[in-house]
Amino acid sequence: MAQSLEQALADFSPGLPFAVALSGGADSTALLLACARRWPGQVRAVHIHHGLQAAADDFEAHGRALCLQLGVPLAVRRVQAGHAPGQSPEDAARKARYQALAEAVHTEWPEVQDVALAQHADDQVETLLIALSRGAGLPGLASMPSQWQRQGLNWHRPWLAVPGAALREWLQSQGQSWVEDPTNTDEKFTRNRIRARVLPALAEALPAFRETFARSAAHAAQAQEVLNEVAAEDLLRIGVPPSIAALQSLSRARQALVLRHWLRLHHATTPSTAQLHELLDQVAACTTRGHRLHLKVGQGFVRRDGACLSHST
Ligand SMILES: Nc1ncnc2c1ncn2[C@@H]1O[C@H](COP(=O)(O)OP(=O)(O)OP(=O)(O)O)[C@@H](O)[C@H]1O
Repeated sequence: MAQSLEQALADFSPGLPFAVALSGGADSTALLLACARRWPGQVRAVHIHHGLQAAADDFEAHGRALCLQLGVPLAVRRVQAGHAPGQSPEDAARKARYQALAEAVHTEWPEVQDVALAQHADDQVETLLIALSRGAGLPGLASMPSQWQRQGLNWHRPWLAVPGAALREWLQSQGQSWVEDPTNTDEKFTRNRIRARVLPALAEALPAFRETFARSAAHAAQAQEVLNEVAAEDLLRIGVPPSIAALQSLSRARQALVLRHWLRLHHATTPSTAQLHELLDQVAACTTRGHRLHLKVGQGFVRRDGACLSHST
């Protein structure tokens, strides 16, 4: 069942006081308004101004006016995110935003340990469909968690089961305005094409798609947790750097799992599917002492180093 805003709020129990990440769009405006009413005096807001778009000043002005009206303390941070080669400007902006949100909370209100973000059920479906469109594995299909810990903070997404339209209807019923992001209608972005074209078609063909898709994402997330545990145990078994003989004693699927885990955890890199297949073929072919192995994997290279694999950039 899609949740109403009231149900979602009743299920949400952050540690108090807590902070709301306020972009100034409809979803986070609704979150701040609803939370400030439910927990008077216990809510803080953080707004990240990124000079990415001309509308950035409008978002900040809306955030300041809203916080003044609600008596909510507001911290504003400016972020100018450059993006690395191969990284999209949106990804770079998102990373920089989470970093700046955490930094602002830690310095402004050291007593705050909880932060709420306003992604909703439609955002979750879009995230799942984007993952599918990219051929993602389970970590991508798991989509967005409703709660997690990072940077010494507990992050929450209380609106994750609430349809976006319900938040806008509620804001309108309260006479509360918000800022419309002008890039939201730009169909050059996959997410916007999904929102404009796919979600209306899904609503017609599969009316319960928000709940059923969310259930699939939750199944994927649970399975991924188990896989993470298996990968961690297997990495202990094969060692760091990984022993080739120990790797060969595992099934090919587990070799793939543990090699991804090793590369991500120890070398902050992710192999493509083709690179991983090639690496697995080469590991299987390491049956003689003289067999060489040297492959491009993610941002670096994996080589054979005696009885082990090694990674270099
Ligand atoms: N500039 C920002 N400053 C603070 N928080 C932000 C900012 N941008 C996004 N967020 C937080 O991250 C969530 C997800 O961001 P995203 O860009 O997907 O949404 P959005 O369309 O800006 O959402 P919303 O309509 O509330 O603002 C937002 O709901 C908000 O809680």
